[in-house]
Amino acid sequence: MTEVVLGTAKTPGATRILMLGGGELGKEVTIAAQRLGVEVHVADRYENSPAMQVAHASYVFDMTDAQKLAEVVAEVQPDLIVPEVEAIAASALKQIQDETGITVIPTPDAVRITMDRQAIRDLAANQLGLPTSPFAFAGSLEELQAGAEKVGFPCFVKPTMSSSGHGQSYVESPAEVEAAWNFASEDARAHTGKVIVEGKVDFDYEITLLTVRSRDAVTDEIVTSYCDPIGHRQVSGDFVESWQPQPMSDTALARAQMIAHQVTTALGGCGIFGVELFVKGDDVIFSELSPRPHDTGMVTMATQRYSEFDLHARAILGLPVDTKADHAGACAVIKSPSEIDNPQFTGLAEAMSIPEIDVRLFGKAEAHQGRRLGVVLARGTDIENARKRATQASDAISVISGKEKP
Ligand SMILES: Nc1ncnc2c1ncn2[C@@H]1O[C@H](COP(=O)(O)OP(=O)(O)OP(=O)(O)O)[C@@H](O)[C@H]1O
Ligand SMILES: NCC(=O)N[C@@H]1O[C@H](COP(=O)([O-])[O-])[C@@H](O)[C@H]1O
Ligand SMILES: [Mg+2]
Repeated sequence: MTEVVLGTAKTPGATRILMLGGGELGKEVTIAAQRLGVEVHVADRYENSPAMQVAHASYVFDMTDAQKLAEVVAEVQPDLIVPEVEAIAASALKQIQDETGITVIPTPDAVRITMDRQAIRDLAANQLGLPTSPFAFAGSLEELQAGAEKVGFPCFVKPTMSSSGHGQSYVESPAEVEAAWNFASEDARAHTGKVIVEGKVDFDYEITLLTVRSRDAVTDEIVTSYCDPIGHRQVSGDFVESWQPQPMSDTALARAQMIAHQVTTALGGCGIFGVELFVKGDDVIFSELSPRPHDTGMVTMATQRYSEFDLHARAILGLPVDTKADHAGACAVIKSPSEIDNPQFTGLAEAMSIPEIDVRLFGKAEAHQGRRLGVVLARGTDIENARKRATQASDAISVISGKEKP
């Protein structure tokens, strides 16, 4: 058995993490790691990002710039590099790991493959033979028109490097293809000049299956564990509500776990993965996955003894995990309704007077329309009851423009 040794932050023996991306998910990973005494350094594209507000140190730069990324790694000298967003110079991570010996979580290739819809489709559909939506890739409007005809209407057009619905369009007819092409290039998280077009999957419900690869304390082998499935509802490609556990047939759950096992085993490394799947009856279709905590998985802060953030922190540090859920729960988002200066939140007392409600306000200073600024977490007697409480509480909360302090 390999002994895991953790240091103390801010001392020469500290265990140090460099997180690439510092949004709401990174903020919770930072807190989880700090509870284990870890020193957390956070990088992002803008100052004062949510995770930076709780980190030991922060760095603001364009993380798609490979040279700058290597410089920051050299300055921080972390034990682990933990990507938190897609928009990073992923192709440089392998060289950084090879040259410095610093582990990239879960692996440099897993980060590169999962941030690029073309690479993950190639792995999942072509190499592993997993069921997916029909798809095509396009590097020009003409190619996209041909691709849309091939997969059929209605279809989804998405930038190859994106998340939270950025640059995603639902396209019902050939006349809408050009607008989708333009929107994908305007609103992508990072610009690749390429899009995926996917035929619409007719599903009963969709889930995130949080899947953890961690080191077993007894055998020292890497083992795979699963959280209970998380159901969610998406609007314009971004989640608005999630709940756990999503009821599923035994066959569908077994298939979901098998797909998650296949794809995460192929990617390798240690950490949590958010495997997104569509379910129709007993059939399960692979959509995509994150090699890190998932936004829909924030519900685990209400449902599990160890949230997805605790699980990620433990798994990346080489520690064992326990994925058991002990409550039914739900999560509902708090989004900015428009461009708002100095966001402030009202209705919190009303929200918190509902039983078993908790609120996370992320600390994003810039509030533009649709930006996720917080979530409500609810426990309930069952998922229906938890969803009702979460939605009621998030409806009670409003984002307003605050006055500047004199
Ligand atoms: N081919 C499809 N068929 C049916 N629905 C789809 C399809 N592709 C996407 N969707 C819907 O849009 C949502 C977002 O799509 P996707 O996960 O690919 O985007 P994303 O920008 O990576 O989102 P996130 O970062 O939040 O995971 C899906 O969860 C699903 O509800
Ligand atoms: N679906 C991926 C996802 O939810 N990622 C989370 O959103 C942040 C970016 O938010 P922003 O766009 O508001 O800056 C990311 O840093 C991550 O925490
Ligand atoms: Mg998704």
